[in-house]
Amino acid sequence: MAYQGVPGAYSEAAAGKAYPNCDPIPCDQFEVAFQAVEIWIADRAVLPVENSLGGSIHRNYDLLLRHRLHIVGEVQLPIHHCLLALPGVRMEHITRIISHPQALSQCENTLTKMGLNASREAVDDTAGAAEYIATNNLRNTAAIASVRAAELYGLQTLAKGIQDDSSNVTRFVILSREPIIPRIDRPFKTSIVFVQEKGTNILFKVLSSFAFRNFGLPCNFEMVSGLGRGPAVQF
Ligand SMILES: O=C(O)C(=O)Cc1ccccc1
Repeated sequence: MAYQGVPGAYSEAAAGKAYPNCDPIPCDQFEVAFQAVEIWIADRAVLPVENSLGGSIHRNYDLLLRHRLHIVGEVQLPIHHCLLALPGVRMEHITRIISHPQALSQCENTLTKMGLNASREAVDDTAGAAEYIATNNLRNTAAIASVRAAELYGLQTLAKGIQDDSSNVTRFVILSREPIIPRIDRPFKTSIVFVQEKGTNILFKVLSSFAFRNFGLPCNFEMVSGLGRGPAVQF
């Protein structure tokens, strides 16, 4: 299963939660994870799409539109962030905090309350931030990442559970080359993308026909940029 990041990233944990016996394949970028499935290096890719704190990850919804992979599953992963640094480094030595943008925003209030006078810097993934500190022996820098990332890259945990909301959960979707054809023996979740042409009210018409037939209303509702063809609406 392809995922974006290096070992210890939350996406790797999501892959393991979805398929405990899978072989996780780390990829530099989400694009690379999609391509790994498209060219048969991997059978599945895992992609974070939404967080209980930060909301939707719009860039990743855009990726779904630009590629021809199908959503075949979903995983909800509780996220417990830690502040990691090299062994022996103390909180007062930290002048820079690096992590994935989602992780930085999910811990912003806690970091402020901790009185850390440190700049924030976004990098590609949380575990990659931990690896970067270890490889470059950075004693003034801390990473926001998982306990597993700390173990893998030999960092110490300065603080645990630093997410602003203790029930911080990220929703990941599992992608495949082949779709799952929904059956009628149990409920299936479906994603539908609409491209809104100016003045057509298409979304209103579709939602009305759902309501008219007493369909359960969609639970996720996203605005995505829509491939330069005007705004699309996805749920
Ligand atoms: O960077 C990671 O480890 C990821 O898998 C992306 C991410 C970052 C923060 C919360 C959930 C997923």
